[in-house]
Amino acid sequence: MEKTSKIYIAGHRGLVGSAILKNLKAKGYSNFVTRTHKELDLTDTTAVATFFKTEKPDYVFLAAAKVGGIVANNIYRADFIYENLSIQNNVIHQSYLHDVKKLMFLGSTCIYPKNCPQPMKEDYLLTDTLEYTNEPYAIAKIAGIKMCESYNIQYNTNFISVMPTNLYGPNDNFDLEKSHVLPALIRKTHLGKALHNNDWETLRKDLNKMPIEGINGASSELEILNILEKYGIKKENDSVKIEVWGTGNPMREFLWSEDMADACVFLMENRNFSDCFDAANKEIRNTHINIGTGKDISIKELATLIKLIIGFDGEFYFNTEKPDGTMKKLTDPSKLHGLGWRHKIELEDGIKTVYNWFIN
Ligand SMILES: NC(=O)C1=CN([C@@H]2O[C@H](COP(=O)(O)OP(=O)(O)OC[C@H]3O[C@@H](n4cnc5c(N)ncnc54)[C@H](OP(=O)(O)O)[C@@H]3O)[C@@H](O)[C@H]2O)C=CC1
Ligand SMILES: C[C@H]1O[C@H](OP(=O)(O)OP(=O)(O)OC[C@H]2O[C@@H](n3cnc4c(=O)[nH]c(N)nc43)[C@H](O)[C@@H]2O)[C@@H](O)[C@@H](O)C1=O
Repeated sequence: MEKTSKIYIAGHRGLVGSAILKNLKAKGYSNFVTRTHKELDLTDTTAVATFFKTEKPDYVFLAAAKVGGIVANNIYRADFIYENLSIQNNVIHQSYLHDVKKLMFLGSTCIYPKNCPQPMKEDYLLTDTLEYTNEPYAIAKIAGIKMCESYNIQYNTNFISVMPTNLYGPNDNFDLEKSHVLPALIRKTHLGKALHNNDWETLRKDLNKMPIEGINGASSELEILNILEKYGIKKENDSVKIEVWGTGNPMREFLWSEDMADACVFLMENRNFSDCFDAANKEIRNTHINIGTGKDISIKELATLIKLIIGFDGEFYFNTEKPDGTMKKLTDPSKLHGLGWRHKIELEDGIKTVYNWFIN
């Protein structure tokens, strides 16, 4: 990529897209095209075609997607498969039609089988059954990888795919129902601490600033207590208890979003689809690259770490009516390490930074 190349970042306000934009700016890139969801609905084929015809970007980071935690994926199954397939079909196909020099497709490690050997190598794709809770989302992501590979093979395009582990950082979604575990536990623990301290001002500020769907803020103490109880945050005998979904036993790997963005820019600068060609191999597949740290932690340990960082004096309880999902999904990042990139931010530092961002 030249510093003046025209770069389209789809999803530039999201967790990853915003970090990619920041990273590119810091590296001296200056020519960006961006559209919010409201300005350009990427599921609208005609609108996406017009956009590419008008803007003709040189490079594309496809970081726009319908994204959510385990429960959102499980409930809104149709939306997750329909919207993600539509977004990626439109953006990848128009990138081919308008001679985009390189595109990066962002998938997810949920593409790997539920009971995948650990750590998960790129070659384990499509070797067994997927995890049920996010099967529709995973199928869309697998289609994205195969679409990039197929266009590269048939049309000689240069579309590369990356499979990030669970991500967290500034601009994450902190919704208590639809978000991923790390932002959800940060917000719940923050609210639990405020409840423990009878800090109604902090509780009111949080619930009014980030209203929960269907609830138009909260003013009286009773209203606040009712909302908190709905999300499993309650006071019993002077002690505050916070709900953690599932058994707390699943293991998850977390990567700081700005490290993720750095890896994306690194690969966009240094990796081409042609690197995957091997004269002896007539079947080109599994050309995607895992992005992770190679380290994981149980949800129980994660909750304890967040409790220590935030300084919460209460307890967690485990609601086993909620799904655990995959019990372990640790990436094998050796392919990425072999190319010369490693993550920098460790989990404890990342949680401290994002908590600071969240309260400010
Ligand atoms: N977060 C995570 O833990 C993980 C994320 N990923 C993948 O990384 C990528 C980025 O995820 P993340 O940053 O977390 O997601 P976010 O939800 O934070 O951001 C998604 C972005 O997509 C845009 N968007 C969504 N739907 C549409 C649409 N129909 N038309 C136009 N824009 C749309 C949103 O636009 P607007 O801001 O205008 O609403 C938003 O900017 C996704 O592909 C996701 O699947 C993979 C693994 C883990
Ligand atoms: C990134 C990845 O994210 C999704 O998969 P997931 O890793 O299972 O997502 P999660 O972060 O929501 O949960 C991780 C674990 O944590 C537990 N858990 C406890 N308490 C809360 C809680 O309060 N909220 C949430 N969300 N989870 C909780 C939860 O029960 C689960 O055991 C995919 O659907 C897909 O989108 C994808 O690719």
